[in-house]
Amino acid sequence: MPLLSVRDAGRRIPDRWLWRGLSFEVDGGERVAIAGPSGSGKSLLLRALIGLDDLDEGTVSVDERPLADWHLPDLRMRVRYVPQSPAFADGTVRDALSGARAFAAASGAAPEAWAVERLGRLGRGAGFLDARTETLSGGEAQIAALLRAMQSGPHLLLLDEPTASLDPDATDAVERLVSDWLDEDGARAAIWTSHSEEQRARVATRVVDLGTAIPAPEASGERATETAAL
Ligand SMILES: Nc1ncnc2c1ncn2[C@@H]1O[C@H](COP(=O)(O)OP(=O)(O)OP(=O)(O)O)[C@@H](O)[C@H]1O
Repeated sequence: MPLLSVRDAGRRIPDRWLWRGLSFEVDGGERVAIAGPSGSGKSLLLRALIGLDDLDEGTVSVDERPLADWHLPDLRMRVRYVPQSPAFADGTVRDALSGARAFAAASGAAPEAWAVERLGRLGRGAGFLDARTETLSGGEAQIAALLRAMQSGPHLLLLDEPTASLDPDATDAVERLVSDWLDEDGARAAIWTSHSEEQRARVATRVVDLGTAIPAPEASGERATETAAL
């Protein structure tokens, strides 16, 4: 059973369709990238995959169950979205991670030591947990949001340009962290958006390309393409 199924999905904005006829599946163990130029609707697609944004056509199912049939907290435990510019409630990074743990208590999410160990791999000390979230740089906020998402115990991570604000070393560390997270459990999968073809080749074995899926305003025949293995 696929973890995620997208069938004949279409999304339009007032003046045009961004993409139509988009269909793909993601199984446990898969690493998928979403490609496409700025404004092609990569973020809107990721948001639609977890019901934060609507489709104009088509369906998204998780575990073969349409999103509309999911109890939202259960869906959030199964699939987590890490936005490009994450937001946090007031408090410290520790508070943000504790919230994720409380949210996912039923899944037996990991204790603080888990976060400290991962922070070490990202070149950060335990002191990072004491930082106020409103003082984080863009890259630090992405790190905190990634850990928060991982810690809530999902099977599918939706990563929206998760290294966009990070330097090359930190980018490398985040790529390895996600890869290790996937290796730890073959049922897990990740979908990345990235503008970098090199990064897509590093982090994914399959690419869904929205760049070829921007129809003329009233056209309906064009289709998003999925490239085969990289
Ligand atoms: N709620 C909305 N209503 C109308 N238009 C929207 C809405 N949200 C986004 N858009 C538009 O939809 C298009 C796709 O936006 P999106 O952020 O998904 O693109 P993207 O491919 O992720 O871009 P980037 O690579 O720059 O992050 C853009 O033209 C954006 O202005």
